[in-house]
Amino acid sequence: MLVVNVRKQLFGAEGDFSLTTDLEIPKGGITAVAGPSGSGKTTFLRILAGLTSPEEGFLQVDGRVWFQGRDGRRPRINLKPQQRRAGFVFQGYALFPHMSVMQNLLYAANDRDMAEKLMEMTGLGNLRDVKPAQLSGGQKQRVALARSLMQQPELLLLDEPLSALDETMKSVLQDELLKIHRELGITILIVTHDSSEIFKLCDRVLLFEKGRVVADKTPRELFVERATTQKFAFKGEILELKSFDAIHTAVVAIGNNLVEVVIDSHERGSLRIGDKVVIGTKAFNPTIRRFEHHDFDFSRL
Ligand SMILES: Nc1ncnc2c1ncn2[C@@H]1O[C@H](COP(=O)(O)OP(=O)(O)OP(=O)(O)O)[C@@H](O)[C@H]1O
Repeated sequence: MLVVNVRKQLFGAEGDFSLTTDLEIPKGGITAVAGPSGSGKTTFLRILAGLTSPEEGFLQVDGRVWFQGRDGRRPRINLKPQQRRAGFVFQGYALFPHMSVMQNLLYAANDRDMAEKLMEMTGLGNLRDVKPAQLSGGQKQRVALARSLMQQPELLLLDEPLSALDETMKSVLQDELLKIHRELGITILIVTHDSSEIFKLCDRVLLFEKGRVVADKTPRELFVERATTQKFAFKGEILELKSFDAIHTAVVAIGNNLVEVVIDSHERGSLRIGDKVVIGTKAFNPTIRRFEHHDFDFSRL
């Protein structure tokens, strides 16, 4: 069990705010840390890793206190990062360029058996003597992941580890992460903005806004709160409304795609160009309705 009850003052671009958490995270799960840029996600992970100190609070992992602010006669405890058994993978790979894959792993912990095991698990077996410059992005990220596991952490902290990779490589590494999680039973926290990644990997999502956790739910609860018969629903924006005889259509931009949806005369009267709408299906036909406040807005991730 992870108990994170901390506070830290942050100096944001749009003014100061405080990162405040009061969380319990059970052992062995994969938790997504999501939220808009600047909401405190990286700082939250850095506090867990011991790379940033909170002003006050309490952080305990599996019964061991990692941080405790001074409070009355209670002494301050602040374990150094190397005392915390937390592995950390940042967005950049931060590998040592002059060292081979094997040497990069051994630098973290001088344990050749563990290095072999992790290289095997992450598909790096035949790249052990290769230097980072010769590796692809996905391979570098695998090395970073394997290296973060060398000290057998209890907690693995991943800060957008897959965001720079293409969709195919991302999917392969997500599968590897699930395999590692299954085999090592480690608790993982992963910063990600990718809803499909959250669905695939995580059993829980912490949604941060301005330093606070504004939602703490399963991916299903967060994204599909509105119970409907719709098989899918995408948020879009109306670019054009067309009428030809008695047929009306709306051209809707969904990401980089344009979709033309047939609408009825009532919708033709009420919808406007620029409206935010939700495209769904009913009996296999696309349907359109105005975006409402209780729809999950994926731009908040
Ligand atoms: N040690 C610190 N002391 C005070 N303020 C900080 C500290 N570290 C970061 N901040 C500020 O806190 C805010 C949140 O930063 P953070 O990197 O945690 O956000 P984030 O949610 O990870 O953003 P992004 O998704 O863009 O990476 C930023 O405005 C940053 O400047």
